[in-house]
Amino acid sequence: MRDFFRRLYRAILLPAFGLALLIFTWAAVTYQVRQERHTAHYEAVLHSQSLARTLAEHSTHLLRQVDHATQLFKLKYEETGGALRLADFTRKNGLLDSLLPTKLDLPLAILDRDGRIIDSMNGYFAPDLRRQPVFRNHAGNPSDVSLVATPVVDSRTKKWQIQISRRLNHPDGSFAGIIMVMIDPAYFVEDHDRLNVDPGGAVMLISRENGMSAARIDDQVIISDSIDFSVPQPSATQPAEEFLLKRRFDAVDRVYSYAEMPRYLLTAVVGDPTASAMARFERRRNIYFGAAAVVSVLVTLFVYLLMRQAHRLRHTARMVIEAQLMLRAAADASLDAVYMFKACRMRGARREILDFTIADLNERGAQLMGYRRADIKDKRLVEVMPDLHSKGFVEKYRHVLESRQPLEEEFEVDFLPNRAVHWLHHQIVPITDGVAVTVRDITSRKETELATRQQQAELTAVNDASPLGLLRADASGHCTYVNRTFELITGLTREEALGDAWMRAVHPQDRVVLKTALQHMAHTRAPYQDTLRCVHPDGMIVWVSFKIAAMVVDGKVYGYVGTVDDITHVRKSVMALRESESRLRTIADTLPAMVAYIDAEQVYRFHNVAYEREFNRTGSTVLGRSIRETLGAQRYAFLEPYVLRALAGETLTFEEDDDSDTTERTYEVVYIPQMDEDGANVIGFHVMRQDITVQKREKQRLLRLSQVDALTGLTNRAGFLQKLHDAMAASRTNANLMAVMYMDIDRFKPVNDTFGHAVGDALLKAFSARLTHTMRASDTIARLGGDEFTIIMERIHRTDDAAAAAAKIVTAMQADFDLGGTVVSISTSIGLTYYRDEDLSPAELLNRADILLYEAKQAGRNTFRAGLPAHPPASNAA
Ligand SMILES: Nc1nc2c(ncn2[C@@H]2O[C@H](COP(=O)(O)OP(=O)(O)OP(=O)(O)O)[C@@H](O)[C@H]2O)c(=O)[nH]1
Repeated sequence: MRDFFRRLYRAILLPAFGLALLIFTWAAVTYQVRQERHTAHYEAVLHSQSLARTLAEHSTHLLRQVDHATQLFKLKYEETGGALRLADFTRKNGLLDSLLPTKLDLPLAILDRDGRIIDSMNGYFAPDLRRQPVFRNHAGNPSDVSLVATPVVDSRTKKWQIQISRRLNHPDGSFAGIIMVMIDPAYFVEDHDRLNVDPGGAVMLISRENGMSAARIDDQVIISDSIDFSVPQPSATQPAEEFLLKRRFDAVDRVYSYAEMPRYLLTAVVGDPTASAMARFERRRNIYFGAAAVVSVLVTLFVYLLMRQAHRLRHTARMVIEAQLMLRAAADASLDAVYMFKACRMRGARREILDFTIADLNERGAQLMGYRRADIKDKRLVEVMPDLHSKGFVEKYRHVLESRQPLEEEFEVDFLPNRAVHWLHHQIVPITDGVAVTVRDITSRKETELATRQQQAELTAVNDASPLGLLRADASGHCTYVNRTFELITGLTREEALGDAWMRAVHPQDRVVLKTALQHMAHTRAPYQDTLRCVHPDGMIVWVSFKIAAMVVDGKVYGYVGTVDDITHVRKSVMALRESESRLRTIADTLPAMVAYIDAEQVYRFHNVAYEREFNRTGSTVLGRSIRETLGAQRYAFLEPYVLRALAGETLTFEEDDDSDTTERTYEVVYIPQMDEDGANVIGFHVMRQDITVQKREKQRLLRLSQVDALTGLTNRAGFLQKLHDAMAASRTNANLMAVMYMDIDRFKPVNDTFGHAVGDALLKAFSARLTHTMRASDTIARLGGDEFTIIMERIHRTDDAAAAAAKIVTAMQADFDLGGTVVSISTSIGLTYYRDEDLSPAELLNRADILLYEAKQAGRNTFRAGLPAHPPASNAA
């Protein structure tokens, strides 16, 4: 609300002021015009009055002359005893000419004592003049006075006349008659030229007696008896001499004035045309109004310009305030501490600066001093931070203020609130009677700079200590820096190497190649590497590995960095190594076995010719490819456990069957891990691969031979024990139930004894065959020796299945055996036992079956005993 009124006040102040000024101007002008109109009118009245007086004087003079003429006539008439006549009196150069101009030709008449006209001239006189009061007055009054008679209207001319008469006496003094002169009042007004009346002006003579008037306006004479006028009473606004027509007799407006002629009851009136009388005033009024109009326009323009200017000023002020607010915000948001210090001066002529007052500061500035802004604003520095005095800062402010030279410097302080050492950067700028100080805490930057310098020093040391020669060049390729090692490798001093001179160190044959390569690199910006020869001043050749790369920032090359590595010794070693490797390769290639080396990433790094022959059958190369890539997923799945064991450091040998070809082949593979120089880590392994297909087949054949019973073709004891061992292991692993039968032919000895050993052998064969037919193919049937047989039944579901098989064997063997015409009848006894996940050796299990066999024998033979023996053997019974 208050803001609204303040805006309203601002908005209407200037227009109101302008309006007031205009009103005042126009009021003043109007008032002045009114005053001037009065004055002009008054002056016009005075002018008219002056003319009226002149008219009155002139008319009075003429009438008086006429009066004198009557008097003169009277004298002469009475001297002549009444003989004087008008002709004599009016003759040229006569008496009348001495008084009145001849041209007037005034009507004259002499009346006798009876009122009869005895002489007249220049006009008509009514015959009955004796009845007029004038006549009677003269007749009755012997005194010599002239009478001015009531104006008489001539009945013929309709003009009115002023009648002046005088008594004529006889010598004895008796009444002899009268002399009468008639004067046309028009005569007075006709002579108005003397008055110098303005054109259109009116000159009038009015009778106060009967209101008759004679007026002249320019060349026109107007006789009237109807002029209605009044003479105003004197007042403040109306001049006393003004004569007001109640009704105008023409269209011209005039300022009238009058002069009385009391002797003759006439009033002389002169009217000046208002237009001419007030012309000067009109001009002045126009000037006033014109000036007022101009002033109004100027005031309006001025107010408009002022309002515009005020608007601009307000706008500017608003912008200034906004700018101030922005500056304040910027100062508050600034990372710098900002202060405005105003000088506190000593009283007196010299006005020395004693201290500074904190005129303004931002929050960061207050924070830096350890206060809140409001607490220290307008305080003196000596109160807020006395250290500024003691440490010479106030002196600096004073110097900047007096010298008007800004000061900028970095320094270290320890008097800030936290008492820690700070690096500050301050800038002191002189302002009006004070200084503006900007302070930035550059501690971290200083620390960074220090760290950078340390790093640079460290880098320089590292460069110099580096085994690599270092070279730095600017964007145009000119060398700007080489390190100590570079000097040693190339044999050039740093000064000799700078610019393009370092190229001198390169062998002439390599120099051409190098220059071309560097030019190419400047375009491609790709790092360049090559092996070069450097030639020392004494002719010594040094082999170096030279690498150089461009330093690119924002896509622009601003320099190059190169390294020079002395590889002379390495090169010699490499050459020696290459020779050694060549020898080894020759040896390896002559070996029939396949030899390869695979690194820790399982990638082939070396192989001999035999290996290449084996694996390059498809035409693809092996080197650089992984085992999985080379052998395929299936073979890799088989090899992976061995590979991992080898990479874990184990030397191992295993057989690998390869059925990828038409014939199945077996290889003996040896993996030998390769340790690193420290012997701590496996960095790969060697592969020795040899085809052992022939040996393997021979071995299998021999093995088979050693495990077969020659008489029956069944598995012999060794084979049985091996199989029992394997079956028990599988049973333990898979938790399968298995059974073992131990059987013996009942009373076999009598057969041998009765029919001979050959029939005994035939019976053993027939028994074996019947046994084979009775059992499943997966069961292992073995002859331990003599008439003892064993059977291993793996993966049986129930014990009853095995018992059923035993019963089936017992039954099967009860049938006669026809042995080439010899019929033999025997039976068999069986001990049957089971096994599943027991801590038992094959011998103990077999012994358990043997005991059960014994029990079956004991039970009368031709039967079987199953389960656990009634009398278990001792643990070491096997
Ligand atoms: N024909 C032949 N006889 C053999 C062979 N090996 C051992 N014998 C004989 O087989 C007989 C085995 O007899 P035993 O098992 O001890 O006695 P048995 O007569 O079968 O009596 P019980 O087993 O108690 O019923 C012995 O007389 C041996 O000489 C062989 O390879 N061929």
